[in-house]
Amino acid sequence: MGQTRSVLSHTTTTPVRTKWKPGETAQRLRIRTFRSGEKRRGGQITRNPMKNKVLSCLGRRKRDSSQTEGDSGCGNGAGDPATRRDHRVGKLPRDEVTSLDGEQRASPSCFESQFGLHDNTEGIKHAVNNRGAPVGSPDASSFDTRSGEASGAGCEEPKSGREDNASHPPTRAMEDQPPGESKQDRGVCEVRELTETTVSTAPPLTSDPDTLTSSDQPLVCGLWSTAEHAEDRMTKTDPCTVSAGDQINCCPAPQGPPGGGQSFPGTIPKLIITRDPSPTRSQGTPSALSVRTELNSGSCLEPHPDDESPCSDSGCGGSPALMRSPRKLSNSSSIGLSSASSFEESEDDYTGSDIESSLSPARSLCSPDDGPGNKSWQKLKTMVHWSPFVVSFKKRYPWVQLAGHAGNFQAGEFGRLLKKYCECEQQCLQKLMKDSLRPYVPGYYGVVQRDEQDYNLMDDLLADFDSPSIMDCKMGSRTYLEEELIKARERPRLRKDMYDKMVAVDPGAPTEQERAQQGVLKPRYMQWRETLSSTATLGFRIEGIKKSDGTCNTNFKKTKYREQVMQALEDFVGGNTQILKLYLQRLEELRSVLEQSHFFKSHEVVGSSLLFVHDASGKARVWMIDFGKTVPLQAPSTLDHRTPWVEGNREDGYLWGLDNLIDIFSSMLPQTP
Ligand SMILES: Nc1ncnc2c1ncn2[C@@H]1O[C@H](COP(=O)(O)OP(=O)(O)OP(=O)(O)O)[C@@H](O)[C@H]1O
Ligand SMILES: O=P(O)(O)O[C@@H]1[C@H](O)[C@H](O)[C@@H](OP(=O)(O)O)[C@H](OP(=O)(O)O)[C@H]1O
Repeated sequence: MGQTRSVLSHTTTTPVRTKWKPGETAQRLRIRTFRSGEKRRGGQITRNPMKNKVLSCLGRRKRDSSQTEGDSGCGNGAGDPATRRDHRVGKLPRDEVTSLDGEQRASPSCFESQFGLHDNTEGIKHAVNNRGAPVGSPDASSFDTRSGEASGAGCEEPKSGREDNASHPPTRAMEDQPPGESKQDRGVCEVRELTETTVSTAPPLTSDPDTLTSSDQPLVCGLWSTAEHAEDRMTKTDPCTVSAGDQINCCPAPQGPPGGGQSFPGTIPKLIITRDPSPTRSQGTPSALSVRTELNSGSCLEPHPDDESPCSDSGCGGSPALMRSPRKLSNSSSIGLSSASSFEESEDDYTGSDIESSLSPARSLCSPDDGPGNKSWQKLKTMVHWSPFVVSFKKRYPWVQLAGHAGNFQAGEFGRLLKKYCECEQQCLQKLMKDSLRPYVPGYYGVVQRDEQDYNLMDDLLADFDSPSIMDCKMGSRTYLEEELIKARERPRLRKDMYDKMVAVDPGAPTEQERAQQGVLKPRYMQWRETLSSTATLGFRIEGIKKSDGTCNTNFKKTKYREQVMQALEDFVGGNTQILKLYLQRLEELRSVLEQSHFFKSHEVVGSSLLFVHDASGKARVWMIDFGKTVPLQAPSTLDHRTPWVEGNREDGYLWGLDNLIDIFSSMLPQTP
């Protein structure tokens, strides 16, 4: 299909240390590919399409190269576990990466940041290209793609890391591996478990708040549905099949209880709907809804504080070092503002480090809806990590990560960023480089490796701005994938971190059961977040705003109503009508391109954001970012992105949200006759 399939593992080649000289052209990108339906598994090609589908639909998977190396035995030898254990997230020693065609070293770039720290980006060595042309662009023809047959010998996706995360907390996945049990073995086991979905009975889920009215309505927004119902509902898509040439995305067909005994043996979790306790609910507005999970007694759930979703960054991402971080990264996703630099940010994220307090010129503006009871939340949310990226051959500028998972970003060069590898995102970015949406997403340059961690290399959208104001809007009416729901049913995992975040915002939000268990299921938490914010009512929500004066606000969890959104937008543009107009124009353009885009039609776009950036020069742009949970549909299924979601239809409400956003922007402009 003219599109490469990336193997779920990193390069198999032995790293070659060479020095990169300034001015030298970048190396050829090696994007490993495999043939449709095939994966290498311990030197053998697995041809079970269902297994591959299931493995591939686990959402956010990031390649941990060292792990893969260890697993496959085909790596570069750099994956010494001891070394990896010592490796600190975000800290950049001299980078070492592999390249078949030689390797680069960044120009010595230990620049002093404007905050007096040093960006230890010296020696970025790309395992891939840095040629200047985005993947898929005509200039990117030198990118080398290979078939897995040729390249993947024995090297496969660190699936165990990913899939293990599905069934084990990450730390356990890494550390508690029984002797003699290979990760590959466990990966295979995972496949079996995932392909054999427990059959249950429940009505379809829906994202339509209007349908969530009865507190005793069984399983509305619950985590279970029958195969029959699923079939009935799948008028547009059959998530259990794979479109040719597309990254596999699958919701496995129910086939009876898992052989591995991993199905949830307790009582089926049930979600009940309660009124939103938010004190900010406007009078006269329809009752806001939040969703409560009730895990009936008899649950044999074993709450584990480290349990994470396979679809999350924190659950799947990163290196062993990352995964050993004590809940920091997962929690940091809720911090909202996190370091994107190469600084030693990670260990300090959780408590609010000296680095933060000393570096950050940005201070959060607390949302008016934050009561005193939300102090801990507020504390988390007010942290700002400034990352004064110092970029070779580019002007020096500070970089800020407004939302998302801490430790996900590293400084690149030439005005580029490294985002921790996520296969799903890679696939999307690759396709997007050939889609009409290309001008609306960051340019993508392939996978690079640094400190044994793979990254997607993309344009830094802030690079061309001076002291920009930035806003992150998470688009869509749903923020979790259907497969996350399925997963939650198969293997319900209580999330203590999410429980804590919930309580921090609203101590009354958890059910008694949840309180007793000190944990909530991820979909339950996500749904609660959606109904608390404008996601459910407007199809988007503001995640964070950073203004050019350095002030930063990520306290938008309860920004739910149109008026509240308008107020935030007004503040963001500082009353500048010209900027508003430019944003509006860009959004309208984007909408019409989206309506025509093949990529967009054929993907479920969940958790993706629009990044708004403007500066005092009058420049204002909007881009789509974050494709970690954007998954292809089975061809020829398509989405219109406006139809309300019902489980099985895969609709994400993206365009509905964009319509609302455009409408709000329009209404903020002075009306001209
Ligand atoms: N290409 C980019 N250029 C500039 N800034 C970016 C870019 N991509 C992401 N960011 C910054 O990083 C933040 C988080 O990005 P992103 O949503 O991709 O991360 P994530 O960890 O995948 O998030 P999530 O947890 O929501 O999935 C954005 O809000 C933005 O501030
Ligand atoms: O914004 P909050 O309230 O902090 O909640 C997080 C947010 O919804 C992220 O989008 C989600 O990551 P994904 O989108 O990648 O699922 C993360 O899940 P995680 O903790 O499982 O990573 C949540 O904790």
